[in-house]
Amino acid sequence: MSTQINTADLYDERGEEVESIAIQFQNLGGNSHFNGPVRTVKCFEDNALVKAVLGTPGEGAVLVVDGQGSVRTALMGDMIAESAVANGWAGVVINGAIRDREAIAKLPLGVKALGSNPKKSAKTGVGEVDVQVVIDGVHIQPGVMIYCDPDGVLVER
Ligand SMILES: O=C([O-])CC(=O)C(=O)O
Repeated sequence: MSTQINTADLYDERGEEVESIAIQFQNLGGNSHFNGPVRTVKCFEDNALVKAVLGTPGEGAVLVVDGQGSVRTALMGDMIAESAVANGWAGVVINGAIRDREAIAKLPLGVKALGSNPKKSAKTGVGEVDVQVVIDGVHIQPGVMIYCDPDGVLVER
């Protein structure tokens, strides 16, 4: 598990070295504070790559999923989230929806997402892994540190 870091304190310490994503994500995982190096998936209403990446060793990383803001399908459910825990991921930040929110809330995983939808995603594998993503105007490069807590999300520039 990653060390507990308070994002407001971190912002006060590091100021403009970190960017804040202003999206009002819901806090949906069992771990409220999480951080780690970023890995990314960019996809649209298709979660095959999310499942594949979270099925590989996370080594404490945080997967940022740029689902392009669609909440019309769920990009992660409890099975994929359990696999993320088993593989050592610190958390997942999804610009999109999850499902199985009650089960996910009990898992030792950080999860932020826009909301939930019981409808599953397509599973064709369309999308990209470990590319730069832009969420709410914030450019996020794979490998930079991301810090999440109930106050929000800070990303290293
Ligand atoms: O299969 C999916 O699309 C996601 C899901 O329900 C799970 O992870 O349990």
